[in-house]
Amino acid sequence: MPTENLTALIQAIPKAELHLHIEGTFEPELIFALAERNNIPLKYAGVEALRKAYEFKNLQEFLDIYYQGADVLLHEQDFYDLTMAYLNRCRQENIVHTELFFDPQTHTHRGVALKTVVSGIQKALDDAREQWGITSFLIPNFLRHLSEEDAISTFKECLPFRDYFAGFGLDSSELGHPPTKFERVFRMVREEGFRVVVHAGEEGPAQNIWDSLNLLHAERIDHGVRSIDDPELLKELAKRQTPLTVCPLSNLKLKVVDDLKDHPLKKLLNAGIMATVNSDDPAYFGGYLNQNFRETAEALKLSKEEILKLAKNSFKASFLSEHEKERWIAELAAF
Ligand code: HPA
Ligand SMILES: [Zn+2]
Repeated sequence: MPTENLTALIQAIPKAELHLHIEGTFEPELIFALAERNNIPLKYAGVEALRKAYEFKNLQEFLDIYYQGADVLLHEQDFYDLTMAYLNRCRQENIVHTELFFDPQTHTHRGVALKTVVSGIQKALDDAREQWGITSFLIPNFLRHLSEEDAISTFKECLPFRDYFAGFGLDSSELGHPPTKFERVFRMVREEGFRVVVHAGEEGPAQNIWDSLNLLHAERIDHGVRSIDDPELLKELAKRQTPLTVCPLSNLKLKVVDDLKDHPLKKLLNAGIMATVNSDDPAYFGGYLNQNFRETAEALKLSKEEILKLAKNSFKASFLSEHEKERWIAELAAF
């Protein structure tokens, strides 16, 4: 497909985003504006110097800088502004539904109350729904580099806000912190009736995906690209139709793949897997959702049908009701 047509198609089709960390949408300009508003000194001279630091050799190098950025978020208004900036982006990119992650521990461990975080994010989500019809779910993630006890106490802290949350997830450093470490907390999550999503098979081995499915009962795997190493796992994922929320530009920036041309997305689709495209931490990885679609479509020479399939999968894999899923899938049929 010619590039202009591809760009126009990607822009025009309704899409859902299912793997997006709200703290990862924090653009350097907003980091500096909020640092000034909150009187917090930053160790970078300015926006350009901060952007220049975004060269990562692996996930951990990214996480170290990403948690620093979040340090300037203090007040409800800060969380509102951060979330609203992303939702504006959704409006521009025709993202009609989004399921956002946030990391409660990143904030509560700095002394910011969970209520401040949740109220700020939720007010922005409510405003975007009212003003632009964008629907959303919020999914707290536990930080896997911290202990399971910490995850359990965080989960208990979240329960008074339970109506705001669709499910719980697991993120941060995958190497050295396998899913087996979090069996108890995810049993509690399920017993309280929440959905389960888990980051697995990003840097870690395919075994982490098996364990997320079988021990944590994950309904969706975030990333999951290392499944490409394990033919039995590919068969199982295809059989169960377990969605993978794939993030191509994230994988490139964190050197999970050396070149987008080597990205396994197309092979995953060909293996019958319910893969979706997402932006993960777009302020850090060089592109929001449509750019992920565009660059991947070009590098892997995706067809129009494959692009439409990815958009369709984004709704199928979402936590929307069957009725809402069908409504969007019917709209996609017009393209
Ligand atoms: O892609 C990710 N992986 C693990 N932890 C994260 N926290 C934000 N983004 C990520
Ligand atoms: Zn992620």
